[in-house]
Amino acid sequence: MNAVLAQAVPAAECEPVPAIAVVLLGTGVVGGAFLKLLNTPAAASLRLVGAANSRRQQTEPVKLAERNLREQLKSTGAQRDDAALLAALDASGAAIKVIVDATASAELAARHAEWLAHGYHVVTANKSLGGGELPGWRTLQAALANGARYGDSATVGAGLPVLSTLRRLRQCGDALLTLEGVFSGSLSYLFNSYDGSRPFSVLLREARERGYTEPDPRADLSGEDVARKLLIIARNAGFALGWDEVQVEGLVPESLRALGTEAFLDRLEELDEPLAARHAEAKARGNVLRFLARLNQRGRARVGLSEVPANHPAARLYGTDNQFALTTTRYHTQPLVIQGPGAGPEVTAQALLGDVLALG
Ligand SMILES: NC(=O)C1=CN([C@@H]2O[C@H](COP(=O)(O)OP(=O)(O)OC[C@H]3O[C@@H](n4cnc5c(N)ncnc54)[C@H](O)[C@@H]3O)[C@@H](O)[C@H]2O)C=CC1
Ligand SMILES: N[C@@H](CC=O)C(=O)O
Repeated sequence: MNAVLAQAVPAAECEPVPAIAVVLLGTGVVGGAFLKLLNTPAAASLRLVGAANSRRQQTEPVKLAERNLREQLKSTGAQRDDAALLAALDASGAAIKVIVDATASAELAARHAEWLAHGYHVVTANKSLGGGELPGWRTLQAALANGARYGDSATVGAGLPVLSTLRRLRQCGDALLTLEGVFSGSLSYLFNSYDGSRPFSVLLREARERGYTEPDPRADLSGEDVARKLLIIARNAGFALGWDEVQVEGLVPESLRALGTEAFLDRLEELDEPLAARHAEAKARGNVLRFLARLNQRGRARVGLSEVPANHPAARLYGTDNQFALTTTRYHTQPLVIQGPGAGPEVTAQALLGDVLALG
């Protein structure tokens, strides 16, 4: 009788209750790197109880444990359904239940506040809520009052310690006065590498292959992704800025704006001529091009391409380096500068893992 009962209990129910149960949304470049990290000793206290891409999801423990889960999800698994993923989190029995959003979906980001209000922690690389319309940000702040936590380190600098530093300064009574720098890893890579010898479109394809760009690179080139990061930092510093308060000068010509992503990717060469001309003009004046973000003391924000002299701090960046120069009431003679690689699957996935572990 006992033997029959033991056989009837599914294997998952016999597993010890994990300290932290995780559902992963998005198994693309960043989500794929996060799945790899889950197989390392650093993630021993975590159990993946669900994973999804835009069309399919998996909650079966045996399938979730497969090394090729990301590839499997492309053709197998149940249809996308948030309710089944939340049920898997609840069934885990874990005290800490986390939804990791590694998508760029505005639709999913709009659900973050609701999940937080229901007690699920949210860890996100998706900037659409924190860096979206102001009412969304306010809803998020209200949901956080219920005790669940929002891990957003990956949304700025791909996990460089920008938001954590800012929060620590504010806790000590310091206040952000101005902010300036290079907030895009892909645009940094492009303008640090571009010297006119290889077409801009070739470098852009390279940046995309390396996992630096957004799913649609126009989100980078248009300045939208940089504006989102600026808004996230500014709002965390107490500036209640709206989208319409950021002046954005993008690099996507009118003729390429309305296309689908694939059609746009087929026409990247159309970016080459205008950028070659701007590069040549800057060079003739002894300057270089950098995509800068700025927030001044009056809360005026701008992102766009600027010419800077060779001795400007932003002119001395390498690879995907981001640079955040924070002037505060206490760092006022010289800014506090945070600099380092600001895009790429591995560093971003690590930021997600770090935020999940911080919940333990
Ligand atoms: N690539 C990088 O260096 C960094 C990326 N990020 C952010 O990480 C996010 C993901 O970027 P990538 O991995 O490069 O994009 P990606 O395009 O490679 O992957 C996106 C994934 O999200 C999935 N997805 C879309 N809608 C979904 C939905 N409703 N439910 C479940 N899954 C859904 C897609 O199927 C895909 O698996 C973006 O928000 C990006 O801004 C943040 C910091 C750095
Ligand atoms: N596409 C983004 C990735 C990180 O947020 C960038 O280029 O910075």
